[in-house]
Amino acid sequence: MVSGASKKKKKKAAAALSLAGPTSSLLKAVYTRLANTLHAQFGLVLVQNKEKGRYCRAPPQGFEPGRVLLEEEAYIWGNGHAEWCLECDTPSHASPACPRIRASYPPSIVPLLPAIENWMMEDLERVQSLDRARAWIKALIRLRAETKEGMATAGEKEKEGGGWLDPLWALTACNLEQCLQDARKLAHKFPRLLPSPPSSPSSPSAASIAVAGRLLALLNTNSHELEELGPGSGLFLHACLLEHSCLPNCAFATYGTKLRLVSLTAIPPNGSLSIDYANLYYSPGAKGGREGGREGGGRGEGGGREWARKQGKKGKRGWATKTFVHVTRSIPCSLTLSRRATGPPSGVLRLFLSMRGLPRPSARPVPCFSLPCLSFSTASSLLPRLQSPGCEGGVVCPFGDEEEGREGRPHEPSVPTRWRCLRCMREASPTEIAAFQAAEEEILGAESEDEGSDEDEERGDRRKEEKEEEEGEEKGGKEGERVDEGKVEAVEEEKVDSLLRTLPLVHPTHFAVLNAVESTAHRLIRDPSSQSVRYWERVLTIVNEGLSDLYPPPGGKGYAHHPELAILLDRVAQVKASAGDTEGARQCWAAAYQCASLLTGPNWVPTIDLRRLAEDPPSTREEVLSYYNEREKILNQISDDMKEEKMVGKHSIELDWKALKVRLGSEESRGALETQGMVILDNAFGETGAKAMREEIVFLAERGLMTPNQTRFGPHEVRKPFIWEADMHDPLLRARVPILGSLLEREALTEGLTPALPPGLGGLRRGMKGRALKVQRNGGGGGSFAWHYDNPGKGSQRRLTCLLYLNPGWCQEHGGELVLQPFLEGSPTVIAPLMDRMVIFRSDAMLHRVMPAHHERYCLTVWLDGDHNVNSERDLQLRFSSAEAADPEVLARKLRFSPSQRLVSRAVYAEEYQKSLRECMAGDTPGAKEMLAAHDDHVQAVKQNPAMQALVETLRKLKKGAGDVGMNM
Ligand SMILES: O=C(O)CCC(=O)C(=O)O
Ligand SMILES: [Fe+2]
Repeated sequence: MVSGASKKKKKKAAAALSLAGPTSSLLKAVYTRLANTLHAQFGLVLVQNKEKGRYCRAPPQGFEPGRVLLEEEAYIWGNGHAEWCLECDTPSHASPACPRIRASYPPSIVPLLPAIENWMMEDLERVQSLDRARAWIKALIRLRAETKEGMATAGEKEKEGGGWLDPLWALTACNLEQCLQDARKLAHKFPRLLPSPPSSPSSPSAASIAVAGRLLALLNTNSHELEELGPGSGLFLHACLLEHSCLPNCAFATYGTKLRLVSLTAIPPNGSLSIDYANLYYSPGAKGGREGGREGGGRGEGGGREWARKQGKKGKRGWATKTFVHVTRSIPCSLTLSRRATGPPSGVLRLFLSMRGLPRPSARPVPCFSLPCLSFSTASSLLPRLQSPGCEGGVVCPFGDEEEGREGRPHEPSVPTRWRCLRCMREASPTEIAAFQAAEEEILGAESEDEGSDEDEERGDRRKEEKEEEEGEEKGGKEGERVDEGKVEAVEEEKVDSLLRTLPLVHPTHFAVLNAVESTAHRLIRDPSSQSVRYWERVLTIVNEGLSDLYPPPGGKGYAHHPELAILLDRVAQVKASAGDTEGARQCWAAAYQCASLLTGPNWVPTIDLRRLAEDPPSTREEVLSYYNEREKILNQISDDMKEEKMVGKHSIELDWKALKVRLGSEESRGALETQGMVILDNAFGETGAKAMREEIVFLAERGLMTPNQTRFGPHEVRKPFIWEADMHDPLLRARVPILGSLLEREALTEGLTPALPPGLGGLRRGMKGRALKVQRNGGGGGSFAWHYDNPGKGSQRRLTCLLYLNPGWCQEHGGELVLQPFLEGSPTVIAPLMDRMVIFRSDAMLHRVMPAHHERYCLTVWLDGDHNVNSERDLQLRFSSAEAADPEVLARKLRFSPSQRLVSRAVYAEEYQKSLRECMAGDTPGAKEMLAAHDDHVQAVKQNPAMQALVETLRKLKKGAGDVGMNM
């Protein structure tokens, strides 16, 4: 029996929590919880800034590109499959028939669900799709339940860390007023969907209507598109806290109801994380106006969602867009230099650009053709000048804006009012700008002329075609149309190219050109011919060139570091396979996989799918259609495989240890180790064994069981970009990959190599404690290791390093060679990381590095400890007699196999170390500066000592062929 007084109290508490909006203490608690989770789970920092509002920033160590920064499940989602249940998203039953729905939804509502959804989409201004209607319905059901519960347990809720609705209060909600109107209509039409007092269930209070309106507004403002859900959309509590940028440093990948955030560029220490809400990656928007305006100082909603969809999102591989961007006005975003580049005089700008490694052309580049003293009146009067450009090769781009800093919206995309050549720095005159814009208009006009005036409708058609293409829903009567389409294309390409010739006021990578070629390519998608392949290749080239300027390919090779490239490569692969070019298709899928895996990590279902396509590509149009038709099933299968841990016991093979042992301990190995300091053994385990080991590493990578490399460098903890590792000392890990596990568990390597050790080195330590096994995946993208010793000194007992490479089909373009530099000894030995190749050398006396890899690369490293005498006092000092000192050749011979070389190698090979460190930490990767500084400090410290300095100078003269590429193996 509840007393009247306590009833009243609880009622009041519930009102404060759920209906009248959050109390300030609740809000504070919610923020703190979000910030704590972000920090504890992902190492991200939530900032509340008066000017910028709320945003997320990197920790003090920053992030390297291609890093998975965050992964989370949708807090609430809505699917777009009309016939499927809104809670289980399965085709087996519709919502009203679902036992789960019947158990938890109000009985008066269940049968009405389809009608409510339809009504919402048709009659409510702010509900524009099924998934949004469904997400809102779900939220309202929770609101009802929670309001009821809240009345009984408000106090407890606060203690426990809050109710389901609470975190939502921390999110921005735009267009509240319109959403409130929709909520009012809903309260009138379906009152039972909203919480209301038990006494009058069909008259929801104003407070509950306000909350319902707010829920819709925040769903609209914060949701991300979820492609596999129909497409649907989801609200991600943490991911939605990121700010917008037209040149974002992060991108999303989604799969099912999961989202992953990855860094597109190196993110400086404490740098803020941004995404492009509109996902306009390359185009400043339709008809030259970027429709990226936002309302309410935060995020808009509504039209942009549909607009984004009409861009042909369907069929893309789960890279999310924010789904809301409201089209408030046509705003051409400068999509170019940092806003900070605005304003300063050109000298300062030049310095700024050079410091930042810019210039970076935008999506709207025009060639620089001008001479400073010209005045122009029309575009045509510019043309003669084009033949002798005043600034050869210069590219003029829009940058900055005058509207910047509009009150309360300092970071909003805005109108670029200034254009500047990134080469000669000259700023374009208003007349020139008008001419550029007229040329843009003309090309965009050329593109849309044939499409009829309703561009949106056309886009919708294109999307439909694409859908049919990719889902194999071919209808009759297509053959005849195809011929017509072919005609249209030919005219169009000609038109665009001739415009480019006669009106070369835009650059060939300008988005207007892309739009034109892309629309042609889209229309040809059903025509599996070499002609459509050619169009798609042209699209690929333009996008890659444009994006490569903004997101340079990691390691400088291949495709831009951007999700759009993975999507595009996948599409080009489909077109190629359909046209019968199986090998071309395979290469595109392989490139798509490479690109995607750098951005999602390998353990992401759609990325694994790309790998499988590359390994076993469909080879006819029918196969392509049926594959993509079945794609949902295939992805589910991959996902199930991942859950089921299929690898355990998959291979019951035993590695052939016996044969290997004999080869390891042979006279030949012993001789090679003694005289050359290294052993190279090809076909170490044989084809079956090597293949099985490779599969196990792939398994580890795909399950997310490998972690980003972590390297201690003096006082610094740094990460080598693109390198993932797993330490096999973990018995649980070994149990999942038993063959790899046996490399650590078995004594064979230790026993085999003991007789190969040069005299005086003692033996090897037996047992697992005397060994370590590191599994390494290099994602490509330029991942490398700088010069180093595996045993850098005291504390390490490592005697021998055994590397095993598992890269079938390696070729020179893949890079990633191991380079060994016997101290002072001629030029280094370059070793290709071939499948089943084993390389053995002394951990404490072999300077080595790994060249940047441009292709995925797998390597196992086994370190074998010595049984005694590793890093003895003598090894850690430099001692030589005066006779030795007098004869540098003698000195060199002495140091050649001596671990003492480690004391001076950094100073002797100073430049090589520095260069390799730069390569390894690619550009401005966090920690790079510190590593380089620590290296310089070390070299300086050695030079402080006059005796050492003299020795170093002598040795530097002795080193031969430094930096050369020597013997190739
Ligand atoms: O990846 C390789 O080839 C060697 C890696 C290496 O040198 C190391 O992990 O210490
Ligand atoms: Fe190493």
